[in-house]
Amino acid sequence: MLIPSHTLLAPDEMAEADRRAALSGLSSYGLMEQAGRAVAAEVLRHFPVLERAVVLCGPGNNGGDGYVAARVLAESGVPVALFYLGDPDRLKGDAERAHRNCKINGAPLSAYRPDGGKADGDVVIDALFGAGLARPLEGEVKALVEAVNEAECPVVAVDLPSGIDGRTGRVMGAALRAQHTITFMARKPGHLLLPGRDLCGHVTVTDIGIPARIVAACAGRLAENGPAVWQASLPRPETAQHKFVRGHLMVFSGGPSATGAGRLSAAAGLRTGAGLVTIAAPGNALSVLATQLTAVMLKRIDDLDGLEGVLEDKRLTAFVLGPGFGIGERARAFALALSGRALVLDADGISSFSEDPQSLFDAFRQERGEEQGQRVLTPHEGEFARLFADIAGDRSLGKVEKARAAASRANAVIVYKGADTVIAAPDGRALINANAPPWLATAGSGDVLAGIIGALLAQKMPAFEAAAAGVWLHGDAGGRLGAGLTAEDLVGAIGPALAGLLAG
Ligand SMILES: NC(=O)C1=CN([C@@H]2O[C@H](COP(=O)(O)OP(=O)(O)OC[C@H]3O[C@@H](n4cnc5c(N)ncnc54)[C@H](OP(=O)(O)O)[C@@H]3O)[C@@H](O)[C@H]2O)[C@@H](O)CC1
Ligand SMILES: Nc1ncnc2c1ncn2[C@@H]1O[C@H](COP(=O)(O)OP(=O)(O)O)[C@@H](O)[C@H]1O
Ligand SMILES: [K+]
Repeated sequence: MLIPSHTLLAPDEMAEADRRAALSGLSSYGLMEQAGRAVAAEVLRHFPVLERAVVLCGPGNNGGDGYVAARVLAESGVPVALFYLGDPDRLKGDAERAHRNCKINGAPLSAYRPDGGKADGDVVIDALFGAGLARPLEGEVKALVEAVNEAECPVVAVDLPSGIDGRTGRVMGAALRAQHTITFMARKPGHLLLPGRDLCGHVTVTDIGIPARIVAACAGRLAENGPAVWQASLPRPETAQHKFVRGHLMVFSGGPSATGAGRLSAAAGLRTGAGLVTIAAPGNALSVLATQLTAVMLKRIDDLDGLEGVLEDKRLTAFVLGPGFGIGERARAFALALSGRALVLDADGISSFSEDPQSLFDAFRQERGEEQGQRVLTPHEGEFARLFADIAGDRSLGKVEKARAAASRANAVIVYKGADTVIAAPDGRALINANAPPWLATAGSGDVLAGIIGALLAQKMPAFEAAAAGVWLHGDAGGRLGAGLTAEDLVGAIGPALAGLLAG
């Protein structure tokens, strides 16, 4: 059995895996030896001719890994300087044994003056804190971390750069900026969530011998977003299908001066394989839209009565409401009328409920309609705070926990957007997305995402999988374009991104 590469283990889950490995008869010191050796090998791989390895050892098992790495590096002829935090004679358990086996004379951390920024400078091995970081760095450790960052020494971090919270990816007081991070068995959420991801540099996962079945049993309901999670439910065009089988997506447009966002969503929906896409617009926007649309159809809907008439048509299989729509009573009424159908609620559709989010959640809670439960909310950070002010402001929660709490409260799938978008379902499943290039931060990019997810919903993909696949496709399309991409280009790159997926 292999550990799937999208597996993520929170620090407490990793500790549980460690505990179960020991119960199954594996030597925990043996795991530490494997970890330390792997660190030394990684250092030599990246810096084969290093002048001096500086190993910084903390007071726990992360420090233990550091003592093993220091010993192995010295045995292979590398000059090693070792600095420790706290009194090494007070180390316990495996770390005490690793220290005892390491014959290098160290010095207190305060004695270290980083020597960086040049070819023959220090390579720092950061074994201060890993999974056991319990509070913000302060005092001499904080000062040292800042000095190492300032000196621009290359840093190889053991498990996590010290100062990064493995659960949330947050910086606790200060954190080292690593070039390489080597972690064990599986990555932790902090390797993917920001700012942790940026401070880890290149991450390598090493198997130190904990059986895969133990890792799988300890892993929770969080993973990295990727095709392995949802490929099985991705709609695949079949030879005998006609367009009506591929779903009918309706996208709501704003008024005459706000049709662009809806058009982007609709175009993205068509590219993502919805058989039919219709833009619904108020009468005064029809002439503007008519000059712009070809394959996308157009339907006049002015008010709630008009919408309710259209909703009689059950061949409409999904809806996108929000991009360019305008904030206010009309948006609220439309969203509530659509709450029993497969719906992507984005942008203005979300912001319209900032005064009374509970009215939206109550509507979502009423189980009705064929597409019940197929609701996706796609807030960016500002919109998230408008709907879930208390959750957004809770400093004890990381982005994953926030998205989960919001999904459970709203009874909808939440796509909490950003460079580290988190997708969460009301039942606790969650994914962190990491394939999005920074070029996606461009006007209209969110509208394209809403259309992609809408089209997947229209093709009957379940909401969580549709949201996750949509976010991934959006990122992949962006990655294919690179610098200078616009939302229009993004629509054009959906085809190649989908083709890549369907071929895989
Ligand atoms: N699990 C596994 O399978 C394997 C795990 N392995 C390794 O073990 C690591 C986890 O070890 P760990 O649990 O001992 O925690 P670790 O990161 O060393 O930190 C705890 C120490 O730091 C201290 N401390 C905390 N915050 C502080 C602060 N801000 N400022 C100052 N001090 C602070 C804290 O002190 P205390 O809170 O008790 O006062 C305690 O002494 C893991 O990352 C991996 O490298 C491998 O060996 C292979 C197998
Ligand atoms: N720095 C970034 N790196 C990667 N993706 C990003 C970044 N910033 C934003 N995105 C993504 O781009 C999209 C922007 O959506 P949104 O904020 O709604 O923008 P707009 O309203 O302009 O369409 C989201 O999918 C978001 O996850
Ligand atoms: K570390």
